[in-house]
Amino acid sequence: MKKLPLLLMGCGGVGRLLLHHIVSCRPLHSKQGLRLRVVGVCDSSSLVVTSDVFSEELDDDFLMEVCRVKSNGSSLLTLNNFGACQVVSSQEVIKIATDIAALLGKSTGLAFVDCSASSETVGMLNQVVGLGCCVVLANKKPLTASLELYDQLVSQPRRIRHESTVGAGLPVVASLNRMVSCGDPIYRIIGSLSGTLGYVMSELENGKPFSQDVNAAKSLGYTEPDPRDDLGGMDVARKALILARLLGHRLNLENIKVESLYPVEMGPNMMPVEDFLVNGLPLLDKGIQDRIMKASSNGNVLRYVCLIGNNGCEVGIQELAKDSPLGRLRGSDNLLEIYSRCYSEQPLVIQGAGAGNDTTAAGVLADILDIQDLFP
Ligand SMILES: NC(=O)C1=CN([C@@H]2O[C@H](COP(=O)(O)OP(=O)(O)OC[C@H]3O[C@@H](n4cnc5c(N)ncnc54)[C@H](OP(=O)(O)O)[C@@H]3O)[C@@H](O)[C@H]2O)C=CC1
Ligand SMILES: N[C@@H](CC=O)C(=O)O
Repeated sequence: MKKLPLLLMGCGGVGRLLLHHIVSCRPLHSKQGLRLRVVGVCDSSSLVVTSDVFSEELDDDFLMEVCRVKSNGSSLLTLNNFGACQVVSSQEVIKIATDIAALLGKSTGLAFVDCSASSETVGMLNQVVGLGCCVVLANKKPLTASLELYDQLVSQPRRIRHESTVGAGLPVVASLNRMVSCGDPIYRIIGSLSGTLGYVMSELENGKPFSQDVNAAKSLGYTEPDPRDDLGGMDVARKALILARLLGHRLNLENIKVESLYPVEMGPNMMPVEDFLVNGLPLLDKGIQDRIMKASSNGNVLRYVCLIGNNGCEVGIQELAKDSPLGRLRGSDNLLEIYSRCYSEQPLVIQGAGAGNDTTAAGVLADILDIQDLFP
């Protein structure tokens, strides 16, 4: 039986679903001669790790307990007395995790799976890549830091997978990589890359107020932990940057033109997220509704569109015909039209659910399985 040790960073909506998928796929993986061995899980303040990372794993009952504790909103520190594992708190997490990477990276192999939404993981990920580990990301932030950090992170391209960073479980990154590596130059991508904004726009067309739609998108697991990341366009800008860098464009986030749906006074530095959700959002209802009605009076709809071309990237609201491919999108679906030499008249089109914990976690799991040949 081939064993794939992994350490999970982030145990929110996506991380927990990943643990559930790992446990429920045991019979399937066992038929394939494979065992995913979860050696550690961390949240924002702590790490639980098996007592012997070489040969042991956090067992499935423990993993389900981790999920229960985290869905109750508690810290992993509360698992101190549950089974034979070590629980370490914030100051030690980075040191212990990198020690594990140094022990396992070049012996049994180790996959670092980042399902956090933090920009703080990039330093550790770069370090562990240097120690021979693989990296699988749902988190977009490590790939959208400075070009220097990006180059370091992708310096071992076979050892990094990040399909779920764009389009959740959709095969976007894999398709682009295939086209790039066979020399089919991609000159334009146009698409709707936000499950949250897609859902919000189509619910607005059904007459529901903006504030209610954003809260619903949050409960459905579509939004970022702070939905202003979605509403301000930064989440789409990050996806655009990830794709643009894959195509070889040497861009940073600051080079992307981004339209925000909320004013600066409601930004993260001005009000806490809870305040924004309760008091800020309803103030935006009328303005957005007016824009929707104006578009509708022209027979059009509004979509938050991402454009990547040889001259740069931009993301923002566009008024589009109702019966255009983007205009027909409903719910959390994403759609990308990719134009290249081989797909010049008719684009390659990828469409489907672009957000949600289940599909995102499935994409992460598929990425982990995709690197199994790198493990002894
Ligand atoms: N939901 C979706 O549809 C999609 C999500 N993604 C990406 O997946 C990631 C996770 O999303 P989601 O599960 O919804 O987010 P959540 O906010 O539900 O979970 C984030 C988790 O990360 C933990 N965390 C925060 N900082 C750190 C850190 N420095 N080290 C380790 N863990 C940390 C949090 O800890 P604590 O519990 O202590 O707060 C929490 O457990 C995000 O990057 C998101 O962009 C990508 C595609 C689609
Ligand atoms: N918040 C994101 C989740 C996936 O990346 C979205 O709404 O698309």
